[in-house]
Amino acid sequence: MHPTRAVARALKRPPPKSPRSNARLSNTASAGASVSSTIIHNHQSLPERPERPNFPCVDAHAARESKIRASFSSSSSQPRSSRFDGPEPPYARPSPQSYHVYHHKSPLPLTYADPLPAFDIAYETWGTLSPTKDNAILLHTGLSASSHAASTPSNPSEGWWEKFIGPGLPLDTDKFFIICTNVLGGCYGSTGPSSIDPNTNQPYATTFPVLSIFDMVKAQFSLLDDLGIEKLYASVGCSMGAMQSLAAGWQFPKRVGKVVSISGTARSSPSAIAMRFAQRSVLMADPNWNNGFYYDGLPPHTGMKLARQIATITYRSGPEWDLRFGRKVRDLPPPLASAPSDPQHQHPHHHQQHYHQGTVRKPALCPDFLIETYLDYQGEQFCLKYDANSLIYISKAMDLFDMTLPALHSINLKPPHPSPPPHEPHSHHLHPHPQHSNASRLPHQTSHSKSHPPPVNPPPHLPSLAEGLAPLANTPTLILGVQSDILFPVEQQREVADALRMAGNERVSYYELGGVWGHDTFLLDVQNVGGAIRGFL
Ligand SMILES: CC(=O)SCCNC(=O)CCNC(=O)[C@H](O)C(C)(C)COP(=O)(O)OP(=O)(O)OC[C@H]1O[C@@H](n2cnc3c(N)ncnc32)[C@H](O)[C@@H]1OP(=O)(O)O
Repeated sequence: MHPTRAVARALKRPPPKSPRSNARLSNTASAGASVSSTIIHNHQSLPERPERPNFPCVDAHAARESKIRASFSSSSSQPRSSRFDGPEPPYARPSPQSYHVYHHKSPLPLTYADPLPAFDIAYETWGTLSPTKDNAILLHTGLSASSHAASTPSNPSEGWWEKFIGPGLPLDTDKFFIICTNVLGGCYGSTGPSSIDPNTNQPYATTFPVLSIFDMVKAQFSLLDDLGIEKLYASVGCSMGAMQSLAAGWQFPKRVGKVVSISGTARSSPSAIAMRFAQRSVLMADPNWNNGFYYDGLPPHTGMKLARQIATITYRSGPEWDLRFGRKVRDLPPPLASAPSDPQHQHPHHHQQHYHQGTVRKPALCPDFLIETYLDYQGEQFCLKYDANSLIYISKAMDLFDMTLPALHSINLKPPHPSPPPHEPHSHHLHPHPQHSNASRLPHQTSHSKSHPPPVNPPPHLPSLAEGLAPLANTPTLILGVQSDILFPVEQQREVADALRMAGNERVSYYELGGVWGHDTFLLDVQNVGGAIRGFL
């Protein structure tokens, strides 16, 4: 590019037209001075530039940044732990009083790193442990949830599975003793990157070891040991919790009576890894992330907000957003005087049509469509509630999860022997047969257990997944998926069910739900998800 043009472009000015000035500029020795004089000359001849536009979303973000900075610096005299000991979701507001903490004093061997010298696991319980301790259900959370799955006397705020846990509910506290933990690596009371490393008395930050799903489960079983629970009635989990649930049944086949895996997988897919990678990338590109060492300053809230926006896209579905938001935009001006009684104007699409015909609604570059304001809001809500490093570590653990036999061998995991086959028919009074349960009458159910057709085009890894899942061959297992889930699609649910059957498991219950809620169906569809669980348990 001609040097004059380059400089002019950099200064956002048109290049000089005078051949004389071009000639002068070709003399490199005097180029700098000549460029300035030429530009000053051109500037004087140009009309005033219009004022730069304002962007309310950018201003709001800057204002929020200053507010967060002020709140963090005003609390800088407090010990770090009281400023950032797990940002709190509004539904949980955890505090050391509202959950129990199990402290494990001896080292925990890890899959990818040296043992963790000691660790804490935060947990909450619902229901009563039977005298024989045979009615415990371990509930595993999704990526970012706390142990607060349902309200408790010490924390009456709603939990993330409030409608699933309680007397007569799918996880029936009249029968079962439910235990939910904050996962190892998390930030709601369990040891994670924001916890203090006893060796340095500083937060671990990114010196925290990379974790596997298997490590998380091992930590949970240390808690069970401490509670004297030898065998779980069931291991139940959704999303990442479903991975843990399978891993629990796999690692401890004799200690897990039944496995429930909802919207999970036994082998993270490249597309799910891609979506999580994009989240980690925006997070790690936030200068406040500072290689993970941000606990003394401002957390990477912008990266967290953007990561949550991406995550939210994977948690719901396009069809839901079509129904929920359509192409509606926010802050529609009031209907025109000539049209208030026109019923068409009560519908947002018709508003748009109207403005195309009359006054054109000025599009905004800031969030304008309701789907944009929704994502913006979701990101905003989340960005200070969860520790960024926890998100990175746990999301990585999900990527690494692969129960095909070669992958298990590659991390030196030897499949244990399956539990002995259960007696038929089931004798326990808590075991209604799935086919006679509520779940078998679910409106969206498309396939079930033995009626599930064999795969037409099985994925090439299916045989090695079946070999890997062999320890679960005798464990009754419920696999439930949702057709609109783009994060853990139904193909993955089918492959887990198929692999378990190939491994010889004759007690696989399989449900596939319709509906538009995507991956978050497990949080929203109490009737169908809850019905399937109730029937299976
Ligand atoms: C990968 C894993 O392992 S697990 C991943 C699991 N998924 C998640 O973590 C997502 C968690 N999702 C949630 O917590 C949701 O709030 C749910 C599922 C509990 C409830 O979902 P919904 O009832 O559909 O509510 P949703 O959160 O989508 O929207 C409601 C909120 O958005 C706001 N909102 C809705 N539409 C808009 C919009 N167009 N613009 C701005 N805000 C909006 C509402 O005002 C409401 O705000 P409030 O929560 O402050 O009252």
